[in-house]
Order: sequence, then C-alpha cells, then structure tokens
Amino acid sequence: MTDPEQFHVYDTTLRDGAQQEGLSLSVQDKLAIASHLDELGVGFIEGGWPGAVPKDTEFFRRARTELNLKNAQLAAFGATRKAGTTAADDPQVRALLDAETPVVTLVAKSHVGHVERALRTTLDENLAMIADTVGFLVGNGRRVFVDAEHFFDGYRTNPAYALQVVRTATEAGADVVVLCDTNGGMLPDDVTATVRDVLAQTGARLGMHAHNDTGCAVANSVAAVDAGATHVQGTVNGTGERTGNADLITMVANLELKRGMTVLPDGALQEATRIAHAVSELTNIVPYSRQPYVGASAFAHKAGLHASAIKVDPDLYQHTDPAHVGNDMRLLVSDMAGRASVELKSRELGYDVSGDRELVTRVTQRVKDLEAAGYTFEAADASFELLLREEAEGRPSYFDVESWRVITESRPGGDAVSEATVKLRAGGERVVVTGEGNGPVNALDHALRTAIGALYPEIDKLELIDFRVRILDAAHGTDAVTRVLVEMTDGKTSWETVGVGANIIEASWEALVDAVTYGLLRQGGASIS
Ligand SMILES: CC(=O)SCCNC(=O)CCNC(=O)[C@H](O)C(C)(C)COP(=O)(O)OP(=O)(O)OC[C@H]1O[C@@H](n2cnc3c(N)ncnc32)[C@H](O)[C@@H]1OP(=O)(O)O
Ligand SMILES: CC(=O)C(=O)O
Repeated sequence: MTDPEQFHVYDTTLRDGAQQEGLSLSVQDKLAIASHLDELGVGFIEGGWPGAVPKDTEFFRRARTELNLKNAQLAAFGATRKAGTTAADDPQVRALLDAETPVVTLVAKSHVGHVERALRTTLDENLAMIADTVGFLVGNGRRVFVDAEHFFDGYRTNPAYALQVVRTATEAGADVVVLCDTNGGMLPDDVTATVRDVLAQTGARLGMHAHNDTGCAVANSVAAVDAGATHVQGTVNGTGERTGNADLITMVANLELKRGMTVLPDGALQEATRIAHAVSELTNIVPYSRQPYVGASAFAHKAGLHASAIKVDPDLYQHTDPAHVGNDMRLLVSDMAGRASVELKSRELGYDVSGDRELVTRVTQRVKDLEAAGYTFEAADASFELLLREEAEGRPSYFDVESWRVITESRPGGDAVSEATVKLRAGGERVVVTGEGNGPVNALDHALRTAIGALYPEIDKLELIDFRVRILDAAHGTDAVTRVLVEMTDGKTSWETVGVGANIIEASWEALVDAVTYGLLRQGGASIS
C-alpha cells in the first residue's frame, strides 16, 4: 500500500452520510459502522459534530473505550469559532477538544456571498475566525483539516478571496484544505481546472469533498486526484445531504483498479461488497442493486449474446474481475437468454450440461415460452433449477397433487379465516387433509405441511419468508394474469420460486409447491411419492 499519509481516504458516512433524509443512526449503529470502515482500511473516520449533536458527543465518548481501530484515526467535525469571540472562549470549539480525537476537521466559509449573507460577518473576520480556530486546535495538539465550504462556487465568484482562505488555513497550521463542492453542481472539467489552479497558486495540500447533485461526485473526486489532490472524502454507499456524497467504495475502487493507485491496505478492497452490504443493513437502506462494483447487478448478465461471449471469456463483457471487490458474476435466465445463458446458469447451479446441446436447446425454448406466458426466472433460480431437472431427468417428485380447494369465510365481528383441503398421494398413500389460516395461501401451506409432514419431517425447517404478487396485464383489472414470487428459507439459505395463473391462489399454489419441492430437494430427502 502507498503510505497512508501520502494519500488520505477520509470517510464521512457518520457525519455527512447521516445528513441523508430518512437516515437516523443510533450511537450503537455508529460504533458498528466505524468498525466496518476500519476493516475497509480507510485512514480517517469522521464521527460527527460533538457539541452540536448530542448523539455525536456520546459517540466520541464511547469510542474511546469501545472502538479498537487498527487502520483509521477518528476525526471530530465542527465549525470555525463564532464571529467576535475567540476560539478559546467558543464552547463549540471546546467541544471539539473534548472529543479527544487526533484529528479535527473544521468547516470554513470560502465563498464571499456565504460569509456576508449566511455568516453575516466581514471577509476579514472570517479569515480571522479560520486562523484563530486552526491555530488554537493545532496549539492544543490536534491535527487539523479544513473543509472549505462552497469552494468551487466561491472560486468562480471571487477567486482571490477563495485562495486567501486556503492560504490562511495552511499558514495557521492546517494539514489539508479540502475543497468542497457543497452544492454538488460541478462537472469534472471544472474540478480539474480549479484544483490545478489552486495547487499552482498556493502549494497547499488539497483534498476533495464532492456532492452528487450532477451525478458526478465520484468522477469529480477522481478528477481532483488527477489534478493533484491527495485526500478524498466520501461515504459508504454514497449517502448524504440531498443526492448524497461521493460513494467512497466506487471512488476507491476506481482509484485502485482504474488509476493503479494503492489507497487501501492489501486485500481490503476485496471486502468492499461485504462491507457495503453490512453498512446498508446498519443504515436500514435496501442495498442498491445497480451500485457500481458492489451492487447485486454489477456483474449480472442477462442478454444471451453477452452470455455467449462470457462463455469464452468473462472479460469480454466485464470491465473488471468482480473478485477484486468481493462481488460475483451472475447469469440471469429470461426470455432474452440463449443457449449460452442456460449453460452458464446451469453451471452456476452445479450442473454441467455443456455436452447436451439438445437439452440446452429444450430448456432455452421452455424458458422463452414460459416467460412469454408471464413467468420470470431471473428472480426465481429455484424454479429454473426444477425446470432444468425436469427436462434432464424428470422433476423430483415428493408428492402428487390430486386437487386442492380453499374457502374464505368472513364472520361478523371477526377477521376473515380461510380453510383449505388438499388431496394428494405421497409415500404410496392417498392423503386428504384440511388446514386453516389467516388467508388462503396460509391455509394451503398449513394443509400441505400436514399432508406430507409425517413422511418428510424436514419440512418443519422450511419457512415462507416473502410473498410478492404482481398483476401482469393491469388493463384487464380483476381478470388479469397474476405472477407470484415466493421466497423460502431453511434457516441457512433462501430460494425463490415463481407461479403464474389467471387466479391468484392458483399462481400462489404453484409457487408454493415449487418452493417446498425445492426445499425438500435441498434437504436431501429421497423422492418417494
Ligand atoms: C456543509 C455542511 O454540511 S456543514 C455541516 C452541517 N451540519 C449541521 O448543520 C448539523 C449540526 N448542526 C446543528 O446542530 C446546528 O445547526 C448548530 C448547533 C450548528 C447551530 O445551531 P443554532 O445556533 O441553533 O443556529 P442555526 O442552525 O440556525 O445556524 C445559524 C448559525 O450558524 C452560523 N453558521 C452558519 N454557517 C456556519 C459555518 N459554516 N460556520 C460557522 N457558523 C456558521 C450562522 O452564522 C448562525 O449563527 P448566529 O446564530 O450566531 O447568527
Ligand atoms: C463540509 C461539507 O459537508 C460540505 O461542504 O459539503
């Protein structure tokens, strides 16, 4: 790895990332996220604004004893002192010292319009606030980074003043002046030109803090590095105020894999997918499947022609090896599949069908026909696997359904209840059972479990965890064809199946029977119907 001092990866998930609408992190969440960030190997973790946000004050207090950081240093974030006072007398500056972090990052105004209208002070007093606050913190043993807020807009409006801010901060002892695209309106060429200029005119160590309002936060950060910045700020998964901050993971992956830099400890980038998902869990944000590098779809291939080239060499349709970021290639089978897609998907599921061209052609055609009728296999691997087995060697059969029936009754003053009757043959016996439930699918599930439970006790381990219904032809109203996807788990892993029918219960039953059949197959139960 490059000396972490020469290039700073600075994470602000816990501060600017937490400024995202809808996100509220507890102190415990923040401590857990900080541990993940440290594992990712970032050099600095900005924990929050002590003295302004009570949870952040508490975070720094607990971090002293509860965090055992191996790679990162903690940074406390805050503002320059108030106008007309001194840093030593400003309680918010004191709170930064009280956080007891090795690093303090100060936000400072660098745009004349903001000094005059938001801070409502003079340009000279703003420079004095910067010099005094940086000097006071450095004098108290802190390493100081200065976030020059609205720098790029400020540089356009009054470049001389923006440069004065950079010089003032540096002369007062700031290690890095971070140029902030606070409103996120920049494009990469603006950033490159500005960073080059500022570097040439000040010689200061520069960093970049980008927001994503033009969709260019990562590109702007890379452009800043290309122009000479040696400190980048971002948030895991790109959370942050408005449209978010530069996604730190995309940014470091680009720097390592596209620019050939080594900005994380050896092997850390391979943990990126796991850590991005762990942070999604802790922030309670559903992972974004199309997220570059680490999203579930980042290396998922759907088009048949892509699959046919990938069969020869995955690099033909991938910009990098997913293993570099701990992700996996996936093949999706759908109506856009060709034989190569079916062959590679089968291999992914553990079946080598490469020698059986006829089988592959048959399966491909059935997938296309079924998709035309409303099925979708890309989200239902288990149904695809059952179809493959059916074509290859016959469907595993644990029970043969003769018929089913379900009624739903509404009783005055109570909730509606459903009762299902299922007739089937299993283990050489004909079984007729009933089951009750709070809805028709629940009642059918109970009846099926009762019918085969004695023969296949492993069914107890199987649990339905998700049930999604989609109307395929909404123009038909209640006549429309329905698609049901169900997800089942055995506690270790989960699988999805699909059912389609004009009747919602028929579609659900088909998906349920597939899910149970696949579950029994996974449990290794002998097929004895
Ligand atoms: C670009 C960024 O994302 S920076 C990070 C922003 N983060 C946050 O704002 C989250 C935490 N913020 C807070 O808890 C509160 O807003 C506080 C404690 C900072 C300030 O709260 P309050 O004193 O109640 O005032 P309010 O939120 O209305 O802000 C206005 C005050 O901040 C001052 N101010 C505004 N921007 C800055 C700045 N960059 N540096 C210093 N002071 C500033 C204004 O001059 C005004 O001060 P005044 O009341 O003395 O005139
Ligand atoms: C400092 C900061 O968060 C910004 O300027 O966007």
